[in-house]
Amino acid sequence: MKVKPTALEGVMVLDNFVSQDKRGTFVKTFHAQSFQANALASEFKESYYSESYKNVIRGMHFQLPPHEHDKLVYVTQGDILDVIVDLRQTSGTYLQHVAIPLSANQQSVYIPRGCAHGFLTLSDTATVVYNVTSVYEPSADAGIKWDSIGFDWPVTEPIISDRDNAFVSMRDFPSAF
Ligand SMILES: Cc1cn([C@H]2C[C@H](O)[C@@H](COP(=O)(O)OP(=O)(O)O[C@H]3O[C@H](C)C(=O)[C@H](O)[C@H]3O)O2)c(=O)[nH]c1=O
Repeated sequence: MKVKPTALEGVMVLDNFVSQDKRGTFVKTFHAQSFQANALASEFKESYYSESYKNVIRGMHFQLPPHEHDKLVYVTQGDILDVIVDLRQTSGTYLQHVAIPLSANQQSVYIPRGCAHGFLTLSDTATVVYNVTSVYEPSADAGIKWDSIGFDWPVTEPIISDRDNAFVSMRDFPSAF
């Protein structure tokens, strides 16, 4: 499993092991030694997935301390544009963002605690799997508004939940990280 840095401190792209034959595709998305060798958290407490239609934006989400979590995200069907914002005040890339195309059965993105996560669905449908290192806590489930992060989303009429559209803008978010 190759672990590659991105423009944001601690945010990594992982090249998953993929094997294809006449039966189909086999993908390994977690390898403990690779995580340990790259100091990536791997004590995942929950795993869930979402299925989204084209032009859906989900995000920008995070859990507030003390329930913050690291996140391993990958796609098992379709294509997305994964977007991450650094909300860690001590980070050298604080308030910066990165956009990473993710397609099924190829790469994963590792998102450290203190970052906001979201994505845009590029294909007709997309299935996104999230593995997180803390248990979901509704009172700590927070976010910043998707169109306040300085990123020009490549979509004209995004499909967004009322909850996601009601998040505070990044400039009005006193970072808790
Ligand atoms: C995570 C979670 C959610 N929920 C409830 C809360 C909502 O009523 C419903 C859907 O959750 P949400 O609207 O947060 O789902 P998404 O907008 O797809 O958020 C997900 O996608 C973005 C991009 C992320 O990065 C989040 O970590 C991830 O939760 O399930 C639960 O009951 N338990 C849980 O563990």
